[in-house]
Amino acid sequence: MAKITLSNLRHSYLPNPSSDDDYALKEIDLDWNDGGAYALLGPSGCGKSTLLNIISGLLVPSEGQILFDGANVTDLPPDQRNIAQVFQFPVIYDTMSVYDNLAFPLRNRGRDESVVNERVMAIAEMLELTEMLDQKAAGLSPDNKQKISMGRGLVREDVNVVMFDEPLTVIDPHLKWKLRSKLKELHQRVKATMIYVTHDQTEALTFADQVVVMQEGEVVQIGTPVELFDRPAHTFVGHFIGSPGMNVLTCEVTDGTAMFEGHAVTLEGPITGNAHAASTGRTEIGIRPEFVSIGKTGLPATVTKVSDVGRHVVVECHIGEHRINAITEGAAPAKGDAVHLEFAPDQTRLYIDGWVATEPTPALQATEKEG
Ligand SMILES: Nc1ncnc2c1ncn2[C@@H]1O[C@H](COP(=O)(O)OP(=O)(O)OP(=O)(O)O)[C@@H](O)[C@H]1O
Repeated sequence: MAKITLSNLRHSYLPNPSSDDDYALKEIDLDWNDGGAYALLGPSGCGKSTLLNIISGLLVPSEGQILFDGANVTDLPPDQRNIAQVFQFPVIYDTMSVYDNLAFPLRNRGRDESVVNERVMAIAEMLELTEMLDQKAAGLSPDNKQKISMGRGLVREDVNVVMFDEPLTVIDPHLKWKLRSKLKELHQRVKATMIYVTHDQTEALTFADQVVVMQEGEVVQIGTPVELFDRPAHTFVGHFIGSPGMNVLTCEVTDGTAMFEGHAVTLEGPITGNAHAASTGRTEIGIRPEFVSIGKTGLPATVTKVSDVGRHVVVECHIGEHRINAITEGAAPAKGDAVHLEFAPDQTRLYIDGWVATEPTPALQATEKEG
């Protein structure tokens, strides 16, 4: 296994790129630590496959370098990078038995049959394939075929990284959760560096210790699932992660105070972006629905929709044109009710041009906890 470094990476599919918009990957500087479980999360078209193909060597980046344990591999072809890849669709040999499929990557490299047997049996046990080792792969269900594909990716001990590219696409919804937790367990047992590419936040948050969130060719935040939820660095992260996502409300900033629909809103702490940016940039308040409460005081709003989603109720309200979601576990109001909304101050942030621009005040956080 290896530490993988992406340094000053940029990639354009155009022959003569001129502006930032011409780049599928803008500026990427990233370290993937040895043995880490990473997810690369972002919507379709944000550049995930481009990044994966650059790491595997299928694409040479327009600018920058890829280093494996400090050694420059930018110009090495895929077969010299020692990488295992699991794709959306199972890549297996239908006419071979499950055992021979799993053994293939090891036999291909001339490993001893005793080593082959030991590794195949261990991986089959982890993936619950032991019972079907003698069967031909052809007759198996799509999820079992994809498990073989995963097994082929994991069977070698000497790969630099195992990359999963949307591996659960072909899996039935009711089996997805099972394979998701299986992969997490596998990482804990195998301890290989793994990169899991997906546009699905549940898959990313279940699998990864660190999630790399991408938008329009840029990495907007890297963090643990908890960090991404607790403190989104960008409105995109707040909106993309969470169900429903963070409320993002256009506001004005006057003399360091955020004004929303004529009301002063208490923020988590002072504005750190410079005053000029606050006066000229796009200013928005970010507050997650979990921290909006419905009470007798606060911003007057009208309830426009109430959705009982099981564990809690999502109450959609409007203040003028602004839609605000609140999550409540107690009695919910009804559609059409006039209510008041309160934002938990320690969870209310200002964003300037998309980026978080407040820093928490320790005193406020302590008061909130005591209160
Ligand atoms: N071979 C190509 N030639 C030209 N443009 C490309 C090529 N491949 C990707 N792109 C463009 O580069 C950008 C990033 O695409 P990429 O496939 O890396 O995103 P993605 O996040 O993997 O999306 P998806 O999940 O849909 O595959 C997109 O604007 C896409 O249209």
